[in-house]
This record gives sequence, C-alpha cells and structure tokens, in this order.
Amino acid sequence: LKETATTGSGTAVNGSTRPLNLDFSKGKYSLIDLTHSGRIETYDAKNTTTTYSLMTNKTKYFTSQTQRAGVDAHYNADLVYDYYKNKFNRNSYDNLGAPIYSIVHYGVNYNNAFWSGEVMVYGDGDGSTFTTLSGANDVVAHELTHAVTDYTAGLIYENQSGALSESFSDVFGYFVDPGDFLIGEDIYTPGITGDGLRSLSNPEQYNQPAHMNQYRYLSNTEAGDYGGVHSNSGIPNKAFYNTVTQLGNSKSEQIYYRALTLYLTPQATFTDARAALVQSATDLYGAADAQIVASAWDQVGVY
Ligand SMILES: CCCCC[C@H](S)C(=O)N[C@@H](Cc1ccccc1)C(=O)N[C@@H](C)C(=O)O
Ligand SMILES: [Ca+2]
Ligand SMILES: [Zn+2]
Repeated sequence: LKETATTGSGTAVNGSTRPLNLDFSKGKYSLIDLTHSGRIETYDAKNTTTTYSLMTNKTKYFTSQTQRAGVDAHYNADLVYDYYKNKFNRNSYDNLGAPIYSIVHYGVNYNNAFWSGEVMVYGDGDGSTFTTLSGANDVVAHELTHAVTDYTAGLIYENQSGALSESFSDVFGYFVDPGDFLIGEDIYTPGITGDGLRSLSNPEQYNQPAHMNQYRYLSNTEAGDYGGVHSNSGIPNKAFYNTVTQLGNSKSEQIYYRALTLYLTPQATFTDARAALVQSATDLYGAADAQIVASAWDQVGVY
C-alpha cells in the first residue's frame, strides 16, 4: 500500500523532544523513515523475546512513556546513518542501502543491546545498572558499527579479533558522541552521575586492561565472554585514546574507517590492527602521522 513520508516528533528516553521521520498510511503514523535509502524501521517487542510489531501511533506525536525507547532507537539510528553517509559516503551498513531495523523493549529488565546479524536489539535495562539502552547515541553507534564490521573486516567475535570488534564499535560510538571518552554514560547507572560502562581514556577505571601485560586469557565461551572481548577491548581502546588525542577526531575517524573497511580481516590480532592503522595513516596523511599511530600502540605494548 502507498507509503507517505512525513515528519513528527517524540519524547526521548531523557524526556527531551526528538524530531522524527515517519510514514503515514492507513490512517496511522509509524516509525518508518523513508527519507533516504537505508530506510529505518523501528519495532516493539513489548517485553517478549520472540514477537514484535512496528511501533505506530494515531498522531504524529509519539509522546507516551512506552514509546520513548522507540523514539530514541529511531532517532539515533538516523543520526548514525547520517554519520556514516556524511563522513565516509557509506550508504547504510552494507554500503548498498540496506534497511536498518531496530527492536526495543526486548525481554524483561534486559541489561544489554546487540546486533543480531540482521537487526539491532535493545533492552530496557533493570533501572539500576542500565536504563533504556537505545537512549544513548554511542550505544546505537556501537551496535550499528558491528553491522558495518560484519560487512567489511568480518572480525570474528572471539579472543583478539572479538576484542577489536568491540573496540571499533566503542571507537565509532565515541565519534558519534565525541563530548567525552566514556561509553554508555547516558544510560548506565541512572542513579549515579558521571560514570560510564567503559572509559577510552582510562580503561582500568572500569576494570579493563589498558596494556598487553594485563591481557585477560578468558575461555572462549559465553561464560568467558568469548575470550574476554569486553575486557580486552580496553587495550585497543587505550591505543585509540593515545591516537585521537594527538591526531584529532577528523584524521582519526578517516584512519579507523579505512583500516576497518580496507585492511582488517576476520582473524585480525592486535598486531594486525596496529599495522592496518599505521598503513591507513600512511596512505591518508603520511609518515609523521603514521608514527603517531605506531607510538600509540607501542604505549599499550602492541608491536
Ligand atoms: C547478547 C550478549 C552480547 C552482547 C554484545 C553486544 S554487541 C554488546 O557489546 N553490547 C554492548 C551494549 C553497550 C554498548 C555501549 C555502552 C553500553 C552498553 C555492551 O557493551 N554490552 C556489555 C554490557 C556486555 O555485553 O558485557
Ligand atoms: Ca559517550
Ligand atoms: Zn558490542
């Protein structure tokens, strides 16, 4: 049936108002963004893990409490789409305009968000450790970057390649939310201000290693976080911090995007990532900047 692109607005997780790109058809408004290829559709699992339906509303104003999760998932997905398009001319995660699907209210008190291989999925959090995870633009950028990674480097989600996958997702989370070096601060521990789930500048603050001599050899199982992908990401995250504080955001994002999309391969190790980033810096900006990248990784014990 005919879809009609229109605009409206909605209430965000933090209570602010977000502009929304909507579809109007069959007498109701839905969270479908038709403004560019890489259309964005946002669904509601209604606290199940098995069924979901498009989030719709009678009017163009999505202002109810339960709609906030969808408002931010929809708004932040468009923000991240625009980031990849404007900075790298990438048209969605596959660079071919693939539709971007999100599901909110996944499960009950679910303290996580993930890329399923097809869709982005967001829990509501338990209200103590996390609040609604789609409310943070760095979380949405983290998850959509996993989709980009799957279509490019294909980093295998275990051990060092998995820690790199996690790190690249945190790095582009930073680039989309460059105000601070915290990850997830907008939705982590709503009762505590100023903290985050991870820190790029000081990974140890949240019990992550920041040097190879602190690498965690955990089991490659779910219980071992697949070889500690969320722990050992502290090492490449710190190398990123060492890089971006010297080269700045504009050069760093181009270097990281080139490494992810042109040089990295599924089984990449930390040493491979260092080489890919040094090569990317050389390609784009020359030997002096490449040396800054090399030094950034020297400082975390990766050669
Ligand atoms: C299904 C279980 C595995 C989930 C892995 C996803 S990709 C992931 O890494 N999720 C992020 C969510 C996030 C991102 C940024 C800021 C806050 C939270 C993540 O870091 N999850 C942590 C809680 C984890 O799984 O340990
Ligand atoms: Ca942040
Ligand atoms: Zn992740």
